[in-house]
Amino acid sequence: MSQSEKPSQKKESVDTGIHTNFKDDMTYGDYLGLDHILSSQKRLSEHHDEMLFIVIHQTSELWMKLILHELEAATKSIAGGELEPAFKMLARVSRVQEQLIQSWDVLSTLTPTEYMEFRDHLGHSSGFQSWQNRLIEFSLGHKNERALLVYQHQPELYHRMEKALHQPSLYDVSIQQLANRGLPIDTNRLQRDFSQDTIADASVEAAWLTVYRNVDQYWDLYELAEKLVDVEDRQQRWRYNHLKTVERIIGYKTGTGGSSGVTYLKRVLDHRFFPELWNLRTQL
Ligand code: HEM
Ligand SMILES: N[C@@H](CC(=O)c1ccccc1NC=O)C(=O)O
Repeated sequence: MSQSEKPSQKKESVDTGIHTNFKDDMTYGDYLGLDHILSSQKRLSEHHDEMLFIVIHQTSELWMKLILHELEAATKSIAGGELEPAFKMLARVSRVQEQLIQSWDVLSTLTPTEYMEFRDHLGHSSGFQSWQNRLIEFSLGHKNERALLVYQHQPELYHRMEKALHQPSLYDVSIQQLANRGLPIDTNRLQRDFSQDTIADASVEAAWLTVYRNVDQYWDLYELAEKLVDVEDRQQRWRYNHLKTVERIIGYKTGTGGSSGVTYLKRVLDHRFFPELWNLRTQL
């Protein structure tokens, strides 16, 4: 940066008022809040490998934060009929999901013996309580009121989750776009109770089928459909890798969250976020 550039950039930030927290002496660590982040790896045991367990979870939660940020904006954009910006956000979501999928390879270096040395310290805490993961599932349309029960003693969080439960999902707003483009969608589907889980609808499948069969006419909706399939595909791969890693580390032990463990995780794999987009493939 040249000498003459510096003052004018500074002046601009003062004039516009955008950089209200601008500090001349701000450091890398200040900006990123590293004091806070890097002092949050508090092991409950003396065990060396607990650090890996904590870091994997914390990095996963950070990536989930970004996914939620992108999904929220993509949903708004699609609801407003602006599909192009949403494509970029959904492409980013898929890339972040790949990071999450990769992290299972790192966690697989944890052996059953190592994990059992600190598992008792985890008490009844469990991935069931990951509210960001639950928000991602909700925002993709996988609603489940019972999943809120784990937050019943955290009123603020419960309220936030309850609000999210009733909001239209990324898939709901996409289906509304099908209708806006003149494709016939059952009124019950368009006016459904958003707090309920997505269920396959014949009119939605027929509409997507029309899109896939007439791509020249519906190129943007076709691209939207494939972006949604990308996101679901990665989400399923994440679930599958979680399941296999859990099987490798704890076998068929029951989960700390009270579920049957691997048997429960296998059942979750049967669920589909955008069922019609998968069903239609047999028709093409
Ligand atoms: C040693 C490593 C891990 C083991 C043994 C394990 C085991 C389990 C088990 C048994 C469950 C079922 C609930 C229960 O009864 O506890 C579960 C759920 C879950 N775990 Fe993990 N997990 C591990 C690592 C992770 C990591 C790294 C994440 C990333 C954030 C994660 C996220 C989740 C989520 C989100 C659920 C809820 C899934 C759902 O209800 O659909 N787990 N885990
Ligand atoms: N459910 C796991 C424990 C577990 O994995 C966990 C415990 C505390 C915080 C995060 C966890 N990760 C995901 O389920 C188990 O049964 O061993």
